[in-house]
Amino acid sequence: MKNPLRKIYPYLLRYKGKIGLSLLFSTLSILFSLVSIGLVIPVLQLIFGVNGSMSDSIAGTTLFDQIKREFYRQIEIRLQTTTVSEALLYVVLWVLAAFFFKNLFHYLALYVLAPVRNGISYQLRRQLHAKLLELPMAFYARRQKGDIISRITVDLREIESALITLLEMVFRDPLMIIGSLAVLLWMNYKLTLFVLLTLPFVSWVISRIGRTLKRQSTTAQSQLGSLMSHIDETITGLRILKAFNAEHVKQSAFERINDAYYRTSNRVMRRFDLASPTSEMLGAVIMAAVIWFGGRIVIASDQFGPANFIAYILFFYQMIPPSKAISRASYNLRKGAASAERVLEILESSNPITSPPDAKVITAFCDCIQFHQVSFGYREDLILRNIELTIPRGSTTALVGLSGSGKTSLVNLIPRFYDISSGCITLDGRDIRTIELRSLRSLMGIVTQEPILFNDTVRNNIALGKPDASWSEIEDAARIANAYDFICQLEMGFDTIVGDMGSRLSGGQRQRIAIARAILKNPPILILDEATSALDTESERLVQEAITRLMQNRTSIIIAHRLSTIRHADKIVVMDRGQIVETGTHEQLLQFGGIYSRLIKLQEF
Ligand SMILES: Nc1ncnc2c1ncn2[C@@H]1O[C@H](COP(=O)(O)OP(=O)(O)OP(=O)(O)O)[C@@H](O)[C@H]1O
Repeated sequence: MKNPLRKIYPYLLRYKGKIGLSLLFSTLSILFSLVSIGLVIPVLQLIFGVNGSMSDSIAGTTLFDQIKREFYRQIEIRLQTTTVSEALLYVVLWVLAAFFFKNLFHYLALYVLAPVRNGISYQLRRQLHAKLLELPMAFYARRQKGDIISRITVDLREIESALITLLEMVFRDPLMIIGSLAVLLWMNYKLTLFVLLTLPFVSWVISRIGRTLKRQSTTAQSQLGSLMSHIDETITGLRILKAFNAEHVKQSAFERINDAYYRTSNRVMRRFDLASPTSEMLGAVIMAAVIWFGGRIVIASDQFGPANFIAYILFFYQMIPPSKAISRASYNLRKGAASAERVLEILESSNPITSPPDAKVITAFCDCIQFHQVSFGYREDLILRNIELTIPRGSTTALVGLSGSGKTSLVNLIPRFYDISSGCITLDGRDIRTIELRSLRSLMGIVTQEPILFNDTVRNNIALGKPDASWSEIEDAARIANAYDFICQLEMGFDTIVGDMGSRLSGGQRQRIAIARAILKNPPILILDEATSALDTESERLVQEAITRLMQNRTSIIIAHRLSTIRHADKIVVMDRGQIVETGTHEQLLQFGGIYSRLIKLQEF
């Protein structure tokens, strides 16, 4: 399978300039790093004592040789005019300067890379959030909330670190290795060729260790997702858990997931941690071989000399950290690939509920909504079968039926929260799948059973569907929804933050804000899922009054739980196991003596 990280690479393109600059700084840093070690040779030679002219011993004609010869000549001039210790000070100051520039450029390379690092997560986070808003409801039915959150947080961090590792691995580390190798070859090619022969063996060992890491890492990430979902559920349902003394049920379920995550994380971490010691050990083995092999060369020839040999070892040592980093990088990349797969699964999920290119933008609802032989299922099995229904403009249609009979599923089809399996739903004679989706939804207002409020101000919650509404429009909507008085009594009035899901408000207050929201949007079609939770009489009266006002001059589709509220509906549709079994007015259905009249009798007692 192709590495999923490949699809993330294009995100780096936006930062070409910065990456290039960072590469330039890295190159300079590497150059100074090599120079700083090269400068150690004269230090050592001064300490060991110089035999003859240092500059004359350099025979080569390359630019590198010329610079070196000139530098040695400067030392010799100082040796002739001053003491050895002053010549030493001269060299040491050069060493210090080289180290300073090495580190300065290293920091600058990281400095320009910071916005690249954070920018990748930034872009992906933005796209993921937009995608989450776009994806259809069906996408969420199959997934855990915590798992999605962990993909946006933890997995993004893994991708970020993998990509940065990649940048270092592709540019900086190889450059360091190549630079050091070039110097090593220049210093002693025989010894260096011997070192090069060992490299394929080293990379084989490293890739073997990394092989299972990606699989284990995927498991760990999805376990972390379950963990987050669990915590989310615990906090949401805390009241019930406490009331039922069921804390231990949740705790032991949590411990099971936590244990599994702990064990997988241990395995991942152990594999990951194996990278560094393995490569260090391999480095040490090669180093030992170099010392053994090279030591004999030094003994055999007096050309190479002890100072050069020590410098050779230092140059060689320079290669170990980047080689270690490369081996570590291969693990990081595997972890990153596992995370990229999880993130791409969201980004690449297709959304079947979209408008076709030639979709019609509608601005008004004139005639009726019709269901023609509509069948629907969330999966293979059908939940709704052969639905035939006409909802004329300006009418009130009530859906009744036992719990699970399919009422909510039916109304969810009108704003295309789900698409039907067969048949057709039309609005003014036009298949709703050919209508531009936003314009279709803009005709509808929805008040759900459990009002959905966001952790924002009362004002912004009301203005959700009409963000450009004026203050007076918002206040008027609140007045019509019987919400104005209680809002004014809140600590900060319309600017009060309502808490997570509106937790700082009572059930009735939440409902009235949701109604005010629908009133402000002023849609021609209203879908109302009547609240089942009982409110106290006064609150109930205020909510009911608000609903009656909301329904005025609109086409309303109500899912009714309390039959007393829908007696005056133009049409009552009785559903049973996914089918429409009776339709008519209250009086007609009572006379018919079917399910509706039985339900009425049940509610009277
Ligand atoms: N997201 C979903 N995924 C799969 N099945 C679902 C989903 N939502 C509902 N169902 C199933 O569809 C059937 C109809 O559910 P629906 O919510 O439409 O009934 P309802 O009449 O509105 O019930 P209630 O009055 O209790 O709200 C039920 O059997 C339910 O299990």
